[in-house]
Amino acid sequence: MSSGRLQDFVKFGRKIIAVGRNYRSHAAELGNPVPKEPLLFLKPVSSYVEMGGAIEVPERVQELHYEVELGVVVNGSGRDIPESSAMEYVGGYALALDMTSRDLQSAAKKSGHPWSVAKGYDTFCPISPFIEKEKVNPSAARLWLKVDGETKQNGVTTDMIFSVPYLISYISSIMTLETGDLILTGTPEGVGPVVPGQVITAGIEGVVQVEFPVKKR
Ligand SMILES: CC(=O)CC(=O)C(=O)O
Ligand SMILES: [Mg+2]
Repeated sequence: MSSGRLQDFVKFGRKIIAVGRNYRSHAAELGNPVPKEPLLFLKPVSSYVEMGGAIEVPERVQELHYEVELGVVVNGSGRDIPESSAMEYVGGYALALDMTSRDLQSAAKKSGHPWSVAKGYDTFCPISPFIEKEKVNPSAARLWLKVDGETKQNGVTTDMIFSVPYLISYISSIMTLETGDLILTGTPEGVGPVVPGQVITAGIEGVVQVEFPVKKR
């Protein structure tokens, strides 16, 4: 796959595979136990919104939370990828927000239902432009997020429970990874609500910065 097409992963990527509770700090703040294996869920590619667009709060959502995350853009097709060669399948990175309706997620958790609705609305995956692989150290990248200029999240990927190579190997033991897929690697502590009228800025320190206004759908 040419690097030109890889940069366009938002348009041709097939899957957004998200990892939950992958930071020790975030598991602790939500009172969740540290997982023994990665917790996976899928977000639809229709949830992407690129810079210039806005995060929409649907009528039904009472409490919309931000979650800043390092996204890994897959290059190559593979299943049962060994951890030792997993980094060969990394085409690049992106900064993503795993927007989450915390109220719908809490209700789903209580009744044992999936998180697809809470995580899957249109615009619930704001995304940066493609970042070249060489620009990010996935085990020491600092992620930050501000709401109206006030810092809410500031964490480093060193705090991840499962590393990027481990996640690639684990996910590919379940589903084939394909070029353009995006792996959301979980969020550090500090998640919280946003409301229409606010503006989220977020970044990977020294690499990329994004800005998304929040509005009513
Ligand atoms: C509780 C969650 O929403 C899990 C999640 O998405 C995470 O990043 O952690
Ligand atoms: Mg998340």
